[in-house]
Amino acid sequence: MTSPVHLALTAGEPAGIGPDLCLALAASELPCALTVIADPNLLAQRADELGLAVELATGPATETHRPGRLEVLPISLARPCRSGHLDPANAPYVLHTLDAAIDGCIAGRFDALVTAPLHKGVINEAGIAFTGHTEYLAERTGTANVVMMLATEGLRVALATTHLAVSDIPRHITRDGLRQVLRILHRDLQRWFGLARPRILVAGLNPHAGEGGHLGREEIEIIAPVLEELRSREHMQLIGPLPADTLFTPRYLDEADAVLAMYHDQGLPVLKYKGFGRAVNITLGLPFARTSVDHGTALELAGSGRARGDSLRLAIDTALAMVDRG
Ligand SMILES: NC(=O)c1ccc[n+]([C@@H]2O[C@H](COP(=O)([O-])OP(=O)(O)OC[C@H]3O[C@@H](n4cnc5c(N)ncnc54)[C@H](O)[C@@H]3O)[C@@H](O)[C@H]2O)c1
Ligand SMILES: N[C@H](C(=O)O)[C@H](O)COP(=O)(O)O
Repeated sequence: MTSPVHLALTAGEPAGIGPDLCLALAASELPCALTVIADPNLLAQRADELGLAVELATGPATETHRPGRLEVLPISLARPCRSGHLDPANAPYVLHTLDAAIDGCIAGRFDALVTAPLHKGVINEAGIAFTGHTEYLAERTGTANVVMMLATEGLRVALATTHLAVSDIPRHITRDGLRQVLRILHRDLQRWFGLARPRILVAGLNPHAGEGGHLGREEIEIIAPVLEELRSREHMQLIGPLPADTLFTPRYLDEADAVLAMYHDQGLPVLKYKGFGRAVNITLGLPFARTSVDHGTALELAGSGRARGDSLRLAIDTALAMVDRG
């Protein structure tokens, strides 16, 4: 008998809705083994608060998920947690859960990683420089370049840069960086999503894609030459650089498999307007599949029972589909 696909699920920020969503997920039928990486006492306390009956077992899981039960790989909180109340003392715990998941994926104990939301601010308040799962995963796996892509029904948006202050963006748009991002995006759309010749729309950086150089020169000096090079030498189907305001219209999107936006808030507001709560965040370029929810820690909903689990379920289903293809 073959063993089931095994997913690692990190519960994220303990004061946020991650633990709630993991507990709610326990009731579902899942066609895989699932190991939640978290503090079992936190899960037990949150289950009480939510009035959920979930059997917590010490993982890792060895068989297909059984509804009503969660296999938990235990990592201890530094301090007890109150729902909705951040505590920097628990920031190292959040990273320890991620480390255990990453190590397990690298060693082949897990087939893929799914992450519930963490809080970037509180990790920094604990004195740990941290910008996001995406960058942390790249560093911890020794991967030089990764790409963040969010997907909802009918739209995939990848980013040329990730969690940066807006003032730092232009200097991070380089020919070499863009080349690497496009290669990873192109290759992983083939590998994980079965698109033989992906068509990618590429946004400009400046308003109206620079208006012929009168509103910025990155399109002329960096973006257009890279697109031309990859079209002619690597036969990629790249359309752009296009003005970002009109790129997100059916005329372009109907013909495309993905959009490459130059920065976080150029692409993600459109994606989240279309599908917030029904989207998945995927890290491309890693040695294993990693998906996440499209939302944050929603501290005000922790322990309330009002957090929606659709994005987590989509993250699980997407990770399974990626493993299946990979
Ligand atoms: N994957 C991740 O780890 C991830 C993703 C996005 C944001 N974040 C982090 O989360 C923290 C809070 O971010 P934010 O306040 O900008 O965004 P947020 O997504 O936590 O909240 C935005 C709004 O959406 C609501 N919301 C979020 N998730 C919901 C759910 N599952 N069901 C129902 N309503 C939901 C919230 O109540 C709030 O009104 C930040 O530190 C941010 O960096 C983490
Ligand atoms: N940029 C993501 C979003 O807006 O949903 C989010 O911050 C999570 O990013 P990481 O997966 O890198 O933590």
